[in-house]
Amino acid sequence: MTIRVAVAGATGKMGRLALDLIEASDDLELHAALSSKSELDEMLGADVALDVSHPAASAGIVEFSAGAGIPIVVGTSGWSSERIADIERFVRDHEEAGAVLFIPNFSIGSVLGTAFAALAAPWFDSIEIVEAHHAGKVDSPSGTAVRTAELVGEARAGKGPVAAPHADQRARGQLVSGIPVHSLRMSGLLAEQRVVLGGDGETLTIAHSTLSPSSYEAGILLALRHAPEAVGVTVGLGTLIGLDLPTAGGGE
Ligand SMILES: NC(=O)C1=CN([C@@H]2O[C@H](COP(=O)(O)OP(=O)(O)OC[C@H]3O[C@@H](n4cnc5c(N)ncnc54)[C@H](OP(=O)(O)O)[C@@H]3O)[C@@H](O)[C@H]2O)C=CC1
Ligand SMILES: O=C(O)C1=N[C@H](C(=O)O)C[C@H](O)C1
Repeated sequence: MTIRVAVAGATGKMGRLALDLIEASDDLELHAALSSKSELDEMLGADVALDVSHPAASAGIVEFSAGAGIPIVVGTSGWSSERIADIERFVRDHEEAGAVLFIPNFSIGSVLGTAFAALAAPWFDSIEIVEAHHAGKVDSPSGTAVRTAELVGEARAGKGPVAAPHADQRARGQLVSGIPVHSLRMSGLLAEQRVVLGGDGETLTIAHSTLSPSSYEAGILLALRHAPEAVGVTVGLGTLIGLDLPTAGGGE
């Protein structure tokens, strides 16, 4: 079966990458390529939508697509768990709504790095995230860092908040789920994330570097091919790659 894909943000870096992938795939076909000037109803008739646009536009695109019954893969950043909960309610309240897959990072290495951080989280009382991106990134903290902090926070449920001394000082970062997140925006980089965990006489650093946008390709294809069968709201590639790492316990 051929999957017809509508791409929102098609004129951008991620959108152009997606168009090349669709062109090169036997089972995917381009239905519509939307830019900031397009009408959303160009998406109608697609089997799946991909949103890789702008944080300010993403909510409207997701609501339109889900509301029209078109499953959508959302790669655009800027989605917190609270905003995702709004979409979950929307999908639950609309029987015909299309599934929504929020994928903060399409790179398999990044997804694993986030899962490893959540696995380690119950064992360390100090945890901070440092993420670094290219100077053109408009949002901070990154969607990946927000997702990582939220999963780390969840994994520590019952352990209490991490130690984040002097967190009221601006240079100590922005707290997400109680985890200080520090954002760098600079030339020469694509994307990096370090989760630094500190315990009794030791630190553990979980670092991931995106060296080329090609790291996103496998995840984009996986999500687009999974979306037609998806139900409700999914967050992250983890379940799609069979990741079931324990995230609680430890520290007895
Ligand atoms: N999940 C993941 O693994 C990854 C996610 N991202 C995220 O994907 C998003 C796009 O990144 P990137 O491709 O680098 O960005 P670009 O700036 O290269 O492209 C942005 C795209 O969005 C469109 N756009 C901008 N504003 C609007 C608007 N108001 N309404 C509709 N469309 C709009 C632009 O259209 P126009 O040309 O008309 O301006 C363009 O097509 C970002 O949020 C980024 O963080 C990026 C990399 C990986
Ligand atoms: O804007 C980017 O480039 C990226 N955005 C995503 C994020 O906010 O986490 C994913 C990746 O880090 C690249």
